[in-house]
Amino acid sequence: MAGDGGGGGRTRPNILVTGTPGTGKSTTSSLLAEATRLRHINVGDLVRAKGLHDGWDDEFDCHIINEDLVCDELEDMMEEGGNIVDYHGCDFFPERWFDSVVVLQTDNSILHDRLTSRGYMGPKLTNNIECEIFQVLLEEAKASYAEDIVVALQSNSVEDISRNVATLTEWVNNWRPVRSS
Ligand SMILES: Nc1ncnc2c1ncn2[C@@H]1O[C@H](COP(=O)(O)OP(=O)(O)O)[C@@H](O)[C@H]1O
Repeated sequence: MAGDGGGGGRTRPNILVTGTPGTGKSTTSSLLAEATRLRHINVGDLVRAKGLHDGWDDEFDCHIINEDLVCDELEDMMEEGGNIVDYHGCDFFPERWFDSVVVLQTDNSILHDRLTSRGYMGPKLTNNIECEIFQVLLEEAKASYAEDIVVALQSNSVEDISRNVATLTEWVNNWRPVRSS
């Protein structure tokens, strides 16, 4: 995987794990955090816990997150390094924060089953399936970060999760900060 080094002075890397809801970001991120001792930051949980939102969106049945408040909340931790940020969006974080941007992808029929069993229906379900069909998060990641740090990984099965966690753990263990001389 490309994107070794860099780091803006941090001694451990920051990874963004993104993708459509249901692609396995939280599962993958928490296993990766266990394997690497990096800190898992679930942005959705953080928004709820700290009220970093501007109310509730009735149509999509979710909080309207306040991106500026989220970035302010994360800045110090990101500067320190050693974070896995887990969120279904990626275009509002500062580009300098991340050493690797991982986009999880899932086949539509599998994703459909995961989201319906999570209780998604109506526009929330349709919108998320379309988001996956049109590879919205991959395009957003490529538009927001250097292409050589963006990696798309399949997340259809438990075997995929194990392989992705192993690949990412190896990348974290081999990551070295660039020294300015
Ligand atoms: N690659 C996978 N294989 C099998 N089940 C998965 C996979 N990824 C996620 N799941 C399951 O799908 C559901 C949603 O996973 P989650 O990690 O919460 O996704 P996200 O954080 O992207 O919304 C969970 O029940 C999880 O166990």
